[in-house]
Amino acid sequence: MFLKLINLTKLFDEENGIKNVNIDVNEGEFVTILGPSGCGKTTTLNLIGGFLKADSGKILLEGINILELPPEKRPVSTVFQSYALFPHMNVIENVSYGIRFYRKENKKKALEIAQEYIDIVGLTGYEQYKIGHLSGGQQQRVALARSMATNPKILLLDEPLSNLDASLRIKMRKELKELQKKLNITMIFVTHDQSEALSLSDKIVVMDKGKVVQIGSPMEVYFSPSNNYVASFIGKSNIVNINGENFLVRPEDIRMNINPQGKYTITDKIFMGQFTEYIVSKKDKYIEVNLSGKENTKFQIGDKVDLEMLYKTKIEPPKEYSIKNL
Ligand SMILES: Nc1ncnc2c1ncn2[C@@H]1O[C@H](COP(=O)(O)OP(=O)(O)OP(=O)(O)O)[C@@H](O)[C@H]1O
Repeated sequence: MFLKLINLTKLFDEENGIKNVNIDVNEGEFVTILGPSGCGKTTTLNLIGGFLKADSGKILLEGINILELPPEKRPVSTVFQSYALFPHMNVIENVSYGIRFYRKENKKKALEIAQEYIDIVGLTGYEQYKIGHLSGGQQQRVALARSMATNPKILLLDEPLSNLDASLRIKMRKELKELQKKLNITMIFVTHDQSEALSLSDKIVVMDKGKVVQIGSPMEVYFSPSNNYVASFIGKSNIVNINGENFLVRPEDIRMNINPQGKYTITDKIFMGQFTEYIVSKKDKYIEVNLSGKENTKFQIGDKVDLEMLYKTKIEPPKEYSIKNL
């Protein structure tokens, strides 16, 4: 295994921190740590980067425990949410700084390497620009180039897209994935944004209250969540009771047909653009159905319908859920 976190523990007090975190990362893999605010994502990343000292556990990189190494001695680079660029330096100075510092290259060679990475991230022509004269997306690219140019074995990214507006976020998401594949860099990415995690990752680590609750591919965590917490945190979920057993059914995995004798009634309809959200009720129980496409906007509040569950997976319901029991 390329990187192995073994029983990694760091507690700030009785409740806060991370406890017995075990994560395996393959070389070239894009791993996302996903979870709500305060679940321990940044703590995990900072332990890998060496910015925090662990209470116990191991971090094995290619079999060697790096836990005692200071940050600058670890073959790891971090892209922070704030980018942490040097505002008084221009683009090429920012990118070449790390090459001189970490790779101990002379100025000429460092500038050559920096130019390569500036080209890779699509900033050719901006070499002499001061950081303050760049847009958020361009600053993000400089931060990426600066980190990648130090040639780390692992790139750590702490919510690097969160300061960008929605459309730029999606563009940078695609660019990041392309760069990762092109350069075959192992990346560990932290986010609380499920769509970012689903679209970027080879593997998602879902955390809750300082613990890992599931590790799997995006499809595994989405379609086969290990517990109710994961089901409710990623995507929308209906918990339905069929013959005494509880199942998770995603709102988009339901087909709906009009049937005047149908057992269910549409009680609410919200047009969301990409899909239409229907609330379909039977007595006091209800289920959410999301249907995409213009054709599927035809259903009206009051219509009697039949429902067909296209995909369901067995699950224990979270305590706070009322079982819809259709
Ligand atoms: N230096 C610290 N001292 C005390 N408590 C801390 C410290 N750093 C983090 N914590 C607490 O530990 C818990 C985990 O924090 P962490 O920053 O890892 O969460 P996170 O999942 O990255 O959250 P966010 O998405 O908000 O950044 C939180 O409850 C946080 O308040």
